[in-house]
Amino acid sequence: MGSGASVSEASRPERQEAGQAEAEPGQPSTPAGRSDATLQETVAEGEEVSLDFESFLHNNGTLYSCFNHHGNRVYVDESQNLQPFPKEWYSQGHFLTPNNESSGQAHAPASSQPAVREDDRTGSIYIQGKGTVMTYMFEERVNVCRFWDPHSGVWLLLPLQWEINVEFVKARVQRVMSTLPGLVDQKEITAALRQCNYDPEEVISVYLTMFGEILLQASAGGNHNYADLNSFRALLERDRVIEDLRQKLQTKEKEVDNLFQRNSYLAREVRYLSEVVQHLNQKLAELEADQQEAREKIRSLLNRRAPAVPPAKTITKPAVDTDQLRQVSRLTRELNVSNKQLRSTVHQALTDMKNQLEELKGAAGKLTQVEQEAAGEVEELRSLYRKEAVERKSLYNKLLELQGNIRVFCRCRKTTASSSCLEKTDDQEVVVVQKGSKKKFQFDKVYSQTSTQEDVFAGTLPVITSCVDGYNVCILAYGQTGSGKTYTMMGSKENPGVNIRSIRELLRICAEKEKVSYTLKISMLEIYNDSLNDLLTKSASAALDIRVQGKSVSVPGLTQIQVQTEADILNVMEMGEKNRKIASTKLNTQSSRSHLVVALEVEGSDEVSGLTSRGTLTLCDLAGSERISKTEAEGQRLVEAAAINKSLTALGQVFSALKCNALHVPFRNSKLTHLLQPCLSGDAKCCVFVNVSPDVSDAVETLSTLQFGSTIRQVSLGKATQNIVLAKTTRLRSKPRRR
Ligand SMILES: Nc1ncnc2c1ncn2[C@@H]1O[C@H](COP(=O)(O)OP(=O)(O)OP(=O)(O)O)[C@@H](O)[C@H]1O
Repeated sequence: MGSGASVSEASRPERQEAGQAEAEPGQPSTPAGRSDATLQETVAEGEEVSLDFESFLHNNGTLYSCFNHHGNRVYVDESQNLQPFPKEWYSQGHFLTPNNESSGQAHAPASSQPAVREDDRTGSIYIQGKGTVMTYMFEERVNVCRFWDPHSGVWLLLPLQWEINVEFVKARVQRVMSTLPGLVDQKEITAALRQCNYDPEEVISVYLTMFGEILLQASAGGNHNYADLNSFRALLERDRVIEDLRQKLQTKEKEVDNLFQRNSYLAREVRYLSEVVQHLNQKLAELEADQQEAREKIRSLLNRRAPAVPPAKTITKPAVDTDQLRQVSRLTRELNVSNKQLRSTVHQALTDMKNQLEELKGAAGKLTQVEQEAAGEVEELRSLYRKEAVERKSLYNKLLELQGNIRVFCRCRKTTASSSCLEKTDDQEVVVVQKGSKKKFQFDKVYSQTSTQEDVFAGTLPVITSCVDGYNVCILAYGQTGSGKTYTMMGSKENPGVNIRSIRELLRICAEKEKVSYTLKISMLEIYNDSLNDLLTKSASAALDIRVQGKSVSVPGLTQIQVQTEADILNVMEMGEKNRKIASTKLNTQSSRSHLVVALEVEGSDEVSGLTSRGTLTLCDLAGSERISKTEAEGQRLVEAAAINKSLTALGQVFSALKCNALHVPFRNSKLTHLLQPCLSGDAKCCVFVNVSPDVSDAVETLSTLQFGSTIRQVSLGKATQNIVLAKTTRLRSKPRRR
């Protein structure tokens, strides 16, 4: 395999091996052995032929075979014709050379020296999370660390644990560890370095590809990320085990099906043979009756042979002569013989059938036993599958727990103003500049003004999976009026926000799990002036109340609608939006004066394991916090503002109590916190967006919003479990209606 090999006597066998037709001087041919005008154009008659065989990997994943003759490049298209190599392709892919593939460096430009490829070296493999990828077996030289053994007089391979102490290796291990603080096992890194020819850059890129940016985060405890990594690895391993088990289960189910079919075939056979036996018995009975009848006839003939002859003068001829008698006697003998033969034939047939029946019965018995064993195995596999699925769920949960059950993101609203009170220093830090002083805040992620709705949604993706696994998941948007909460949560029709995207993702995950059937129910309410309004009913119903029963929080009388598709959900949400009270303030004419809560209950029942899970995705667009003095609100608006501020203060108090693991968490101080209790405690998972305005005039509100977000970030729901009364499920249920 050489780069840019020419067609010469020396290289001919290699070329033929690669499935290419030979090209004689002046008579170029295509790989299929056909002459081709395109290639002929590139080779003048009598000219010495010098062809380069190349492989070009297009960015769309297609691998093309190309020929290069004195700089004229052609490629083999799908129909095996040669086509001129398009110029624009040089920037849309790269030629495969041993160098650009093995070093892990960026792809060499397409115009660089290509390589001859051997087709049996290519292949593909399925990698979890990446799908099917192309593989290529490269032949390359590698560094090997050996030591001189004076006794044997040869260079021996240095064991891994000694190799770690060799300066050359040590420096590279340190280089990898300083870039990926999440990696702590030096032996593992040394082994990886061996695999990558002691190239630390390649090791780093391999780890990043396998485990993502989790490795980039250094943790205070030192092995926090290591635990993350192990959890992630264990998760991948579980996925593999589950897949194996699923396949085994399928095979066993097929075997059981086959056994069922064979069993029913044998049962049919037994039925058929029984019918044959019955028929033969009938025939035998008929023959015996015939024989009896014949005997009767003979007897009556014999009786008639010697009648009492009255004395007469004239001697009359007897009625039966001796010939006749002889004939009858012969007939009788023959009948007896055939009767005997028939008996023995029938007897033989009956014995055969009896044997056959016995055999069949034995086979059926064995089949039933095998069937029972297979059913036992299937049951065992089922329970293993169930166990693996539960363990996988708990591992995933553990991974999320390690990352924190509450994740806080900061999003800066877009502005047209030239000056801004916000500076984003890195992905996790934002600085507020107010009257010359600077204050830093850290979040799980900071989204700048230029971040897209897709970027913002990506942060919430991991927790959505938990909802399908049966956990309570909550996504909240907090911030001052006009800071972009509704834009983040709802977005526009063309550019939807977290609400629609998370529902879409949820539906996608549900559809992917073929063996689990899901029921989805949606409810929508607003908390206006500390009272709950059902948004999915047109009738002006009485104010709703919150009921706590054991560990669950419910809203009796709240409308819940069963939905199946994204369109169903959009229709329901549109109806709810129409019923929502929107009023204007001096700050924002479209300002929301109520908290909007959309709850999607996901109930899944696993056909294989028989387990049922119930999770709830709660999407909450909080009303804007504001300074009453700034808005100059009066009358009804003043009441609204006071109610909003009161409930947001209660929310802050809840987070503060959770933060310090207080014995009492004041969930009941407002309807908002009371309703959200199951999403803020126990093993619930929560994403909070703190939306901030970059306007200099909003600096005070921005500071207080970021302060609020900072407090939430220090809360770990898992730790608070033992100190508070928890409710696991939010059941916003009653009056279920089908659409
Ligand atoms: N990231 C952004 N990109 C573009 N426009 C934005 C962005 N964030 C907010 N906006 C726009 O700013 C305006 C106010 O945003 P939005 O209504 O979402 O604020 P809000 O915090 O929900 O306000 P309120 O609490 O008063 O309801 C809207 O016109 C919205 O389209």
